[in-house]
Amino acid sequence: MHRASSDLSPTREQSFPPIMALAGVRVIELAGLAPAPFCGMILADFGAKVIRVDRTRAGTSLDTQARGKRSVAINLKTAEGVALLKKLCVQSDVVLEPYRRGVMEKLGLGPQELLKENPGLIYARLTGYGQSGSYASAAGHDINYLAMSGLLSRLGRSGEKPYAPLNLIADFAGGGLSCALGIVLALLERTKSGRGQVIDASMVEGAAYVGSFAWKSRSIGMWDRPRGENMLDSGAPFYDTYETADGKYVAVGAIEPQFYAQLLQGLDLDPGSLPPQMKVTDWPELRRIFSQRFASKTQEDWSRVFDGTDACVTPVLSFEQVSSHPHNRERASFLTDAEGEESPRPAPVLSRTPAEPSLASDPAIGEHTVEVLNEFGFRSEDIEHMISHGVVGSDAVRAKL
Ligand SMILES: CCCCCCCCCCCC[C@H](C)C(=O)SCCNC(=O)CCNC(=O)[C@H](O)C(C)(C)COP(=O)(O)OP(=O)(O)OC[C@H]1O[C@@H](n2cnc3c(N)ncnc32)[C@H](O)[C@@H]1OP(=O)(O)O
Repeated sequence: MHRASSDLSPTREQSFPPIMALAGVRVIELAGLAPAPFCGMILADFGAKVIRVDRTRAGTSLDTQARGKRSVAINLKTAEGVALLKKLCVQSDVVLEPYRRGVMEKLGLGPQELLKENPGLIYARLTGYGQSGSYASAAGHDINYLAMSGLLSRLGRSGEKPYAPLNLIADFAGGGLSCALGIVLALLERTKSGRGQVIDASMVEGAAYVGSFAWKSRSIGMWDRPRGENMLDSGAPFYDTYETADGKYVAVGAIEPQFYAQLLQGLDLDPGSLPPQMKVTDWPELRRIFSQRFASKTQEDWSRVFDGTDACVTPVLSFEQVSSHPHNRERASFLTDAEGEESPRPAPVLSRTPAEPSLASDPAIGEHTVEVLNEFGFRSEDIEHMISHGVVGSDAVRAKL
């Protein structure tokens, strides 16, 4: 069994040069839509060896978060394919599966079967509704999970219907990222117990958990007013976006009185001539005044006014602008891959063992089938047999490159 426990031991002496935090951890990621690929990419960015299991007839991959992964194509509609996947799983540290409840059990690859053969296995199940409850088998997407978490009811502007902010909250924050946390926690715990476990990552619960502040700050009256009329949900004029003279936007987050005072100063507004900051009934009037002011200069002008102050005013950067902004440039917050595409660099930054994301092109489906099966100890003639019988697919062209 491939074990990485020593790599995660807090008492282990740091070797030099530093290795990434998840080096030595082997992950089998069954190809999914968006949350599981993100989870797999996080693990790969921080050093895990992530093998994505694709369908043999998938054509092109929809995984846009494949950085640092390798691809093996297996036909799970064949008994040999299922047996092969089982072998890969029992020789790995983590299995990440994104299917509807019961799919893995139907294949004979449920946690019971796999943990019996590899008691140290961490079996992560990333679904919308979790492994139990009456919705567990239902299809769904981010917007449904967000709705079921209670959070969606709080998102949106006053007088408008609820609005889902891309698929960020359930798929990624409550889904992929939370699942990655679960996996890392289970790996850490395994260093003490030597045992694996099953992770039931429900995106409804993950999203709700991410929203704990909204839940728990009800007790201090933060959400007493209808949607879109509270301080942080676009109700307050000092916590909103404003259009600038060039059709761009700035974001304003001047909550505390001392920061609010700097906002007024930058806008050249006399506090004495304005309603008090926290007088909710006057928020529409304040918003009108701020809107007028912000519309009088370009985004860049406002950056010149507010940069270096504590007014909490920042440009709303487009994807095109973001990497060249001085702050982001100075920290190298965005990276460019082999294809010239920009994307965010892994976060957070670890001081001794930071992530080293791969800059190579994303894997083609089946690009690493032969390489990986060799690594798992399969003989060349067996691999040839599996290819010719349609049990696995191999992208020989890409594999040779
Ligand atoms: C024109 C359309 C273009 C589409 C472009 C799409 C571009 C990407 C867009 C990303 C959008 C992201 C959106 C917003 C999201 O929210 S993604 C989150 C979706 N939800 C989840 O992931 C929750 C957990 N998963 C699920 O609930 C379900 O998988 C699902 C997403 C509803 C999809 O359901 P469905 O397609 O019926 O699949 P499942 O029931 O999971 O069963 C999977 C079947 O596939 C099979 N399979 C798996 N791997 C292999 C393989 N290697 N070889 C052969 N077969 C394979 C499984 O055995 C299973 O088969 P069976 O049990 O049905 O017979």
